[in-house]
Amino acid sequence: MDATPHATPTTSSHAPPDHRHALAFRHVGKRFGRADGTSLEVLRDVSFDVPAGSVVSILGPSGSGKSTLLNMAAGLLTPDEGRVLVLGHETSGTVDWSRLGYMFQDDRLLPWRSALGNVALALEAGSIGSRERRRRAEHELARVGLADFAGAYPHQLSGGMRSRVALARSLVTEPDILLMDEPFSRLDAQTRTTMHHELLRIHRERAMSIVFVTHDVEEAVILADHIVMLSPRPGRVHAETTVTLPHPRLGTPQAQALVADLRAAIAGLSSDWVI
Ligand SMILES: Nc1ncnc2c1ncn2[C@@H]1O[C@H](COP(=O)(O)OP(=O)(O)OP(=O)(O)O)[C@@H](O)[C@H]1O
Repeated sequence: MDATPHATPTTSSHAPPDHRHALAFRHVGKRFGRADGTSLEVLRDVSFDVPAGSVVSILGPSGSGKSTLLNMAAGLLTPDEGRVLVLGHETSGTVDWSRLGYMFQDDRLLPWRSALGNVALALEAGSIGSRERRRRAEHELARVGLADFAGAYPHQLSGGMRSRVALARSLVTEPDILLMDEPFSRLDAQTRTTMHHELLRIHRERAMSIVFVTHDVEEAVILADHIVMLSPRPGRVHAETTVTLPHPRLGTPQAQALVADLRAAIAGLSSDWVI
């Protein structure tokens, strides 16, 4: 599918699970029951890996099961067929869920809590004392550039700032794997670009794997080391592409060529996929 020297299309991985993989999906299938008694097949025979330390983008049209895959990785849903492994462990067995962070499409900030209070919230389930929670939350807010807004409430923050608070909240537990479900889709283009830079900077600073769900081809190319493209429902792995272009990629001819290649690959795949 690809004409550039910086992208390598590969086939779905069927190799045995490996501990070097942050996540491994093996022949995953999922159906949801419907009110009329029938069921909706959402995912079929999906296999791919998220190598440790990588940024993997799951790209697919609406309804192709992208969020369902993330929810399986987070242990919120179980596959009907196949297996999902987190850091080498079956999600049906013993997984240390504190090693995962999740950032959603909406920021889900509590309006009655300050930025600091929202970030510290992520630590409240553990045994960390309140002073240490505060220290870590302050540190995390500073790392996303919001040291001066710790006391501000969500309604006092811009969309981009709220997004940074949500990012800090998902990072304050120092996860090994960060699951991101279209986290910047509600931001304006400029703020979105800023958040892409921020995310890549944070990724460079930490030994962390990121799974980034999007239906935006350009966003996938800007961020990902590896792109898993799903077909329309039931989602199957339509293609995988490894991206080795240096960062920053936005606007570079090589990135534009890869975006064009991927758009060509999905043309005709789905009429409701806005590319
Ligand atoms: N808990 C559920 N019960 C019933 N159906 C569900 C459930 N969760 C998801 N679905 C359905 O499964 C399909 C896939 O949903 P999912 O959210 O995983 O897709 P997606 O690719 O993330 O879509 P989008 O890009 O629109 O967010 C959709 O048709 C959705 O309505």
